[in-house]
Amino acid sequence: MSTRSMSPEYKKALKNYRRSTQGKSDKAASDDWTAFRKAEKKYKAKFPPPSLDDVLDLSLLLKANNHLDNNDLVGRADVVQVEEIQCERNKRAFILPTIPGLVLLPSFLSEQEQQDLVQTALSDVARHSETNLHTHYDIPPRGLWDIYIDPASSKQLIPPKVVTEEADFASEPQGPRRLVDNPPVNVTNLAIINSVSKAPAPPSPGTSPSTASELLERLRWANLGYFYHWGTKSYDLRKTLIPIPERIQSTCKNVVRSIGWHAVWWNNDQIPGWDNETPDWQDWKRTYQPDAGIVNFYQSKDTLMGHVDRSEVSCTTPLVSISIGNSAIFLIGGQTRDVEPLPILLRSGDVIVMSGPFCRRAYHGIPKILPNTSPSKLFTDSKDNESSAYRSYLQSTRININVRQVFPRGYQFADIGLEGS
Ligand SMILES: O=C(O)CCC(=O)C(=O)O
Ligand SMILES: [Fe+2]
Repeated sequence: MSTRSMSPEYKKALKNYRRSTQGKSDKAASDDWTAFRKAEKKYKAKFPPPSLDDVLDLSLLLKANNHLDNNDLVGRADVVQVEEIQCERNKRAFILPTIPGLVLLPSFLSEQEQQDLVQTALSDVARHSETNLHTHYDIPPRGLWDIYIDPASSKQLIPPKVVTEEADFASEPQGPRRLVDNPPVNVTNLAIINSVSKAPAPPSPGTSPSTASELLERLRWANLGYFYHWGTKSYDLRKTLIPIPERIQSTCKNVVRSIGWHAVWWNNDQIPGWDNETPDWQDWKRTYQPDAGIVNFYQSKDTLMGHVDRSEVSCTTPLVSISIGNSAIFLIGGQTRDVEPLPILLRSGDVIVMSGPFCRRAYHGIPKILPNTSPSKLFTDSKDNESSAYRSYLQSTRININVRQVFPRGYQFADIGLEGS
């Protein structure tokens, strides 16, 4: 790119980058980086902006590419061996021999389904669930979204949380998602983990009153189902369950029931580490029942560091992950950070499923959101105030609905000494 064709923002960022890296060499540090860290650095980098040449992009295999906007960035369909498997509902599903248990369902969701889920995430989940903002603000019960779209309240200031003397807080503040490498939860250590104190994080002292629109930009996550305690990275099973909205449950069940699981596992289920040491994929269409989840809201500069989701007791039932809004680069590797991850382009409407002992314990993360890649068609049917609010929120946001099953089916709470829930 010549300096003349650069936008003012790009020039400014380039100048800052040069200044911050002057005289410094990343060489010594990068020698110590794991393969996962190297890939994260590569895709996070502003300079040079990451090329998508090595990024798996399955939308290129779909017959009608009409879901792609003209100036969409594209990756490649042939960076790794991909096999198509049977999928119901006239949808397409793919697996990768190198990552057993990962199922990729590009464009699984229709535009209407994407819109309905966005609506659910913002006007239902963000209202009824614990979010990152609830630590710091007294969010009125009608919820941020309702306040934001109502001209009578959109300028109203939402007050910071008042700290009472007797409040019992955890010693560490709770910011964006913290990633702690906990040991995997299992039937034996669950009771111990559950008995560890899970005090709420303290509100940050400098919090100032903000409008709903300012807070929406800072919304990062919302919990669903079993209460997830970010400080200890474990579920607090004694807290009341936040119901998973019916629309999210039915979408996830549709996904799991659409997949021809035999093709995923016939050659792979001897991998050790199944719940109860027995492969149970034959039952998933019947037994899959989501009971926890996170809705992640990413603004353009947000990333999610490489991690393994190991707080669930069931380490093999499908985890369904839905992408809506801006596209993202998703990295998925192996059981340690030393395995070089595969970059996959996730677009609006794509669903992926992580299942089985290998894939559910594979490191993964989001090093990059691709700004301005939300499909331009979403929420254009109606010109009402609410639709345009969804449209403009989605222009700068990626929503990921990440749904899990904490307990294997038929699991008894009595087994771990916890009373029913
Ligand atoms: O945003 C994504 O696609 C992945 C999110 C994720 O890995 C998580 O919430 O644990
Ligand atoms: Fe994850």
